[in-house]
Amino acid sequence: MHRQDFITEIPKAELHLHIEGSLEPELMFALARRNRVSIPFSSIEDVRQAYQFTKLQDFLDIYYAGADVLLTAEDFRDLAVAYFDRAAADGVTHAEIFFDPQTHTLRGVPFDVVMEGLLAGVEDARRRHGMSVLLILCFLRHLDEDSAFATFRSAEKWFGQISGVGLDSSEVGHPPSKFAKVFAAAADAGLKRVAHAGEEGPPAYVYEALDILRVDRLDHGNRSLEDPFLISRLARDAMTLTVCPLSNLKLCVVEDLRNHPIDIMLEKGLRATLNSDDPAYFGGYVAENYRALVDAGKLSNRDVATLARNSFLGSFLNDEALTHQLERLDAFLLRHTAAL
Ligand code: HPA
Ligand SMILES: [Zn+2]
Repeated sequence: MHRQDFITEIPKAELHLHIEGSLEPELMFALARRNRVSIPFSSIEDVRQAYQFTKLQDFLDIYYAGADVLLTAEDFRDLAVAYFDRAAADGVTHAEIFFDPQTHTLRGVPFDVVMEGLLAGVEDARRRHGMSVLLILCFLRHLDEDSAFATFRSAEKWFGQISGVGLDSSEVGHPPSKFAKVFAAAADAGLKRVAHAGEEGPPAYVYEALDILRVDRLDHGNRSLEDPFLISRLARDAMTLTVCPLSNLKLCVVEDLRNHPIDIMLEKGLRATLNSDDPAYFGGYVAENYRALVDAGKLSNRDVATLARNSFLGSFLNDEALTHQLERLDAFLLRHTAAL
């Protein structure tokens, strides 16, 4: 089997995907026209030109501006359907996707409109691709905890459809401890917890995510590698890291994929997974993230198989669904032993 096909077709889960970050310029323009919203770009080429970042905040400014075109439930459904179609083509059989309600509610879009649209997209993915999907509500960390609590309360009637809460946006200056109370409330409500930590922020933020927010999974986590005790702890606890290589490259978390720490993470026994983060902005969906590290000489096909397995082990699937996904992965690997 051609290497490219192996990477694309191996069954995998995606665990770190911001649905607003899957808004391709073409859909951004179509929605701007449909909703008569003005955007600060004159053409699709103009949009792609603007996607040159030196740090997280450069990206976030453009990402929030792009989200202005999302107004109706139909918009959120179209956005989600486009992502699930693309993910299915990359071998994604299970996805756990982030959404940022505050980005929308602060513009006057009701929480329920966001949920109705996303859930219509999820249903379409289940029906047409047989994909399972879980939703993770992210709080914007540059806003205060009261705003996070207001969002949490708007979400309450949807808790049957929301698997967990997360923490994203500008990391430095907004440590996990700022959201201790709302994460405790989420835990009491039986929700899973994840948080972006150690993307730009120091290892101390990773400790706070673990000890104060009591996260079930760590998003990015790259800077954990600066602290040997933290590495040992993450390995011992089989803490899943949702690593995003093309995001790391575009946001200058790494300067070159040949220096990406994925191989070190695997060597140290960390349960790393590969994900696309904001694929419309960072230049590739999930299979492209695997391929980029293979091309950079960082991963063998055996490593690719390990990462795919980790993606299911690190998911929030129940035991029965997890077993089903792992059996499908094992059957694929058995059919492709020659590639290993
Ligand atoms: O990679 C990210 N980091 C923080 N916030 C985000 N919001 C979307 N993507 C990201
Ligand atoms: Zn992210």
